[in-house]
Amino acid sequence: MSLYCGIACRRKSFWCYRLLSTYVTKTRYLFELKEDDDACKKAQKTGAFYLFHSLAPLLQKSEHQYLAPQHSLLELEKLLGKFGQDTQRIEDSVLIGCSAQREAWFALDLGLNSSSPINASLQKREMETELKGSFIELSKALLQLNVKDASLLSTAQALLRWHDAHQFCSRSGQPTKKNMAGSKRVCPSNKIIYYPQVTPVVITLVSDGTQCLLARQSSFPKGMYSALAGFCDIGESLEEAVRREVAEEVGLEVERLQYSASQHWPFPNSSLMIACHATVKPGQTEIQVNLRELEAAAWFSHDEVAKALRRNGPYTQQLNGTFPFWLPPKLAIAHQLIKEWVEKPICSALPA
Ligand SMILES: NC(=O)C1=CN([C@@H]2O[C@H](COP(=O)(O)OP(=O)(O)OC[C@H]3O[C@@H](n4cnc5c(N)ncnc54)[C@H](OP(=O)(O)O)[C@@H]3O)[C@@H](O)[C@H]2O)C=CC1
Ligand SMILES: [Mg+2]
Repeated sequence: MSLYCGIACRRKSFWCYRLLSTYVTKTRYLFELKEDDDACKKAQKTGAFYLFHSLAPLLQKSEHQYLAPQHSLLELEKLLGKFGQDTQRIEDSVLIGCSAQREAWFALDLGLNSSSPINASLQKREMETELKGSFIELSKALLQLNVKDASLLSTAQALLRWHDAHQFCSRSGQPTKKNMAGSKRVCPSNKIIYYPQVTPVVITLVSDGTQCLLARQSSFPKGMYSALAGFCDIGESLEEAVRREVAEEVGLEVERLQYSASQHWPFPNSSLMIACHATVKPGQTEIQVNLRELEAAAWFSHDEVAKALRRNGPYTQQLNGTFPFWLPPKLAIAHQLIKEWVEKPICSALPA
């Protein structure tokens, strides 16, 4: 689908109107809302709001899944009025996207910044009754959300958390002011602009050509193994971060890398996961697990991994006291990386 958009481009001596795709139209509209506070405020009038309380999204249970209800500005104003909150609070909302019809979507947290935490938790229960839903921790609900809601709520939570944690200028100590869309904060005294932070994390599936290396941290659910992950250090390239993390965590050197995909991951504090395949040098497969980082790491055969992919964890303890081997859920990029390797063990054939 495409739309004629009012954006004109000057070509030679006449104006021509280009046919813009829906995606470009949406992207340009969101750009305008981020840049122009008045346009953003106007968009709130016809927009839809997703509600949070202390970073937990408002959800409604429907059969086996959760739905994220939307509220209009009018409904939100009524709700705030009913709970004795100032409608000025709506200015704390952040822009998180828009529909193909240019309905802007916002997220607002009704619990953060409350003058009294006791009052906030009392209001939470009453609000849940009024809104016919519950504020549920995102980690507990994510697997039961559809893809669109999961992505929107993850983005919303990340942005709301960033604003909550960055209310003061780190140079002047003065309170910073958010723009209407919430795409930045500015210090009024020295004009320093703060943008939401993205933390890059590499996740690597190491292979020796026939087996792949999986590991677990003690904090993982019992029996679950994943690919090796680690935060990028400042000044590192993606390739350097992969080589360092693999060396740090399992004492191996990787020599061939292939980028696979990336994903925004909301836990525990929002990261940009960058997924890669890598291979070890031939014959160099002896693992030395760094026990400060990992509980265990091991090589797994193609068959073992293919079988585990077909199962869904978490599992209960077996009679012999152990837990069956299982892999991260489909939503996690680790799952996609492992699935890619099972379907096509690409690393053995990579160029140097
Ligand atoms: N979506 C997916 O498929 C998967 C996602 N992940 C995610 O990847 C992330 C990183 O994996 P993990 O193995 O824990 O990372 P690391 O191997 O880098 O180890 C984590 C430790 O590194 C330190 N650290 C360094 N920089 C940072 C930073 N910017 N933020 C937080 N801690 C930092 C912390 O140590 P200290 O506390 O001592 O300061 C932390 O405990 C996790 O958030 C995890 O949720 C992991 C696997 C799969
Ligand atoms: Mg790690």
